[in-house]
Amino acid sequence: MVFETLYFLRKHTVHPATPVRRPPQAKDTWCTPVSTPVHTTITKTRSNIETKSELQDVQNKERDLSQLQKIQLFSPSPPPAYKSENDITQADTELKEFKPPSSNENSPDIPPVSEDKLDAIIETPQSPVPTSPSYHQKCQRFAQWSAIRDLFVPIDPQGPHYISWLFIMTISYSYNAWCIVLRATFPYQTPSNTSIWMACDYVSDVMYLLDTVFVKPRLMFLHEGFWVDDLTETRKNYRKKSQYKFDVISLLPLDLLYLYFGTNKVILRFPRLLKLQTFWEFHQAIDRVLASPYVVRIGKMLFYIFYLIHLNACAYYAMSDYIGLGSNGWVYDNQGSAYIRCFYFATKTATSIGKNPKPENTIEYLFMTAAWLMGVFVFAILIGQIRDIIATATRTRTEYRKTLDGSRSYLRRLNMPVTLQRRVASWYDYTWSKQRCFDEPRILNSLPSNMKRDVALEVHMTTLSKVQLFRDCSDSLLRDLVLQLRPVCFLPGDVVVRRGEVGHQMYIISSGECCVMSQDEKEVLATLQEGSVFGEISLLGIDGLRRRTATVRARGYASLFALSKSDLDAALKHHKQAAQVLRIRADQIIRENAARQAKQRMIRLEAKKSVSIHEDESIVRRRLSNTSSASNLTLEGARRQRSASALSKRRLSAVSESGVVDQGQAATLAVTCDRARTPLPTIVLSGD
Ligand SMILES: Nc1ncnc2c1ncn2[C@@H]1O[C@@H]2COP(=O)(O)O[C@H]2[C@H]1O
Repeated sequence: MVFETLYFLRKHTVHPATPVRRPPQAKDTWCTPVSTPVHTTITKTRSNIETKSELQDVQNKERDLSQLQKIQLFSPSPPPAYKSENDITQADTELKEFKPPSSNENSPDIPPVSEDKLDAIIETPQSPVPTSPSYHQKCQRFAQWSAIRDLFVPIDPQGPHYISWLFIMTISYSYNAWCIVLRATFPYQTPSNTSIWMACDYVSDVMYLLDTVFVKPRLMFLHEGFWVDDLTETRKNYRKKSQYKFDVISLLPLDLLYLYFGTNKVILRFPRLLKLQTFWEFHQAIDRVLASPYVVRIGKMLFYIFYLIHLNACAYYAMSDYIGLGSNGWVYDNQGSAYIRCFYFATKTATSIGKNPKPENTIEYLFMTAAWLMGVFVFAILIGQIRDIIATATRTRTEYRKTLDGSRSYLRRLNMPVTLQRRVASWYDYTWSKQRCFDEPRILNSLPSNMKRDVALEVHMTTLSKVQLFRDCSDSLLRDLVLQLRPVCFLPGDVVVRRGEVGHQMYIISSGECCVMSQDEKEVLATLQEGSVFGEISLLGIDGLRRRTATVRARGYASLFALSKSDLDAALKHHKQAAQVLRIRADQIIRENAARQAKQRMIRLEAKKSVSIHEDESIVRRRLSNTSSASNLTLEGARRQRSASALSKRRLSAVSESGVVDQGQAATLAVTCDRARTPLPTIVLSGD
């Protein structure tokens, strides 16, 4: 039963070697589903076998299927080939009796995939080409040294430990590449140090052997977007490659001929130089994983340049030795360090710098011509490539500088105020420090839409995960919106939206803070932080509010995502829940703002009212004192009194209109008015 289970799992998974431990991670969507249509087809076909022709049909289908499985599923143990009718009937019975293993019986480690989980898996954004399993910690064990040591575990070619192994191999290769030629030409291998050289040789040979026999055959590979980790398949895949042939030839034990030619015939180790592909593989791998791969690329070019000069130096010494050291003015004169002198000569000829000794015979002329040609073509190409690599590495920065300089000179030409120029410059600085590029949309647009979405999700995830709106709504809304978000930067004090303007965009704060200002812009109504959303009210058009309800300013530097009205509308059309959340929030803000405004109005009126009451009191008091001091009231006095009481009446009626006078104040007013003998105005008490 266990074998049946394993067979079942092997047949229906792409990673037959690891089906049981496969964690059900959302990012694993690129794996073959647990059950495949292939299985269904077999079951149905077999349950209907009745006639001989049907049996033959089944036979044919079986053949096709076994082919298919070989191609698609890489089953290490292919399904049995049914040859006779009996076989087929037997197989049919087997299949009928076969019960798919339940998760709790035979494969306790396999967690049952719930429908929700499945939905989540299907919903998970995925790239068309999966990254290596180690990246998603799917096959974490492959990324451990044990994977290199354990002979039955496939190796992840993008894992850090395989790259470390490639580094070791590159050192071994470089040792052979430099030292074989050096020892074959220069007299650096002497009887006293032969044992050291030989020890180094055989250490590198052991590395070569381990690589060819134990490491390379276990390397997982991508097949039609699936990582194949079946060891039989990985082995087959390695053997199909030309690299395998070179690796085997590079291991040829020609050193055995030392027994005949002597240990000084180091050139017998020449096949070791054929393992060049491992050297390239290392550089490709490191190029992929390093944040700034330019250093590695330049390093590789320098390696080629120095290696060519090294070969040149070795050839020069070999020729000098052949012609006779110091026998003429061109050859090496056997003075000083042989290698340094020859390397110096080779550098001079290869780069055509400096005065070279004149060749004196044909062979020397030929050598010099070859050296110069190599200098002109090969070195020119290599140096040109280094220039290109550096230019590519600094291209974005150069473009940034160019844009900045262009805008500065433009503003200067227009005689813009210095403060504005400074603002523009600091905007450039800030945008550059935040984004490191100005053409993010162009870079994203070069990707397929799925991948673009994945990248955008990954890049903006930290911010988006803080947005309450997205937390409350479905993931699909997030995926619909993420590509429409446009990053924008604002400087301290910049107005992001202005009260009264028509709204075209809403904003999500990615970093920094924004202040919602009161109507008179003297008070901060709310300080919005990372993950906050604003500017949505005018987009939603609630109760005809199509204009901004408040001014929002950036407090310090602020990075925001802008979302246009059309994109928001398009997304909300399909996500009613999100629309509802936004509306509720907008309603709440509108109500809060209205309440705040009403309160402010009341406060203002109260302040006005208390001022007017004080004024009235003082006027009435003045009048009373005038009345008592003048025993005989003149006509003029009477007129003044009348006008004063009229003013007092007018003021009081204004207060009464507001309806917010408290009882104490009203009583005071009544007394003062009575004293002034003026009729009391109609006052509506707030209590009434
Ligand atoms: N009291 C408030 N608290 C928080 N945000 C607000 C407040 N008042 C207005 N806003 C936001 O400021 C935005 C200004 O533009 P909108 O009216 O489009 O949408 C508004 C709201 O998103």
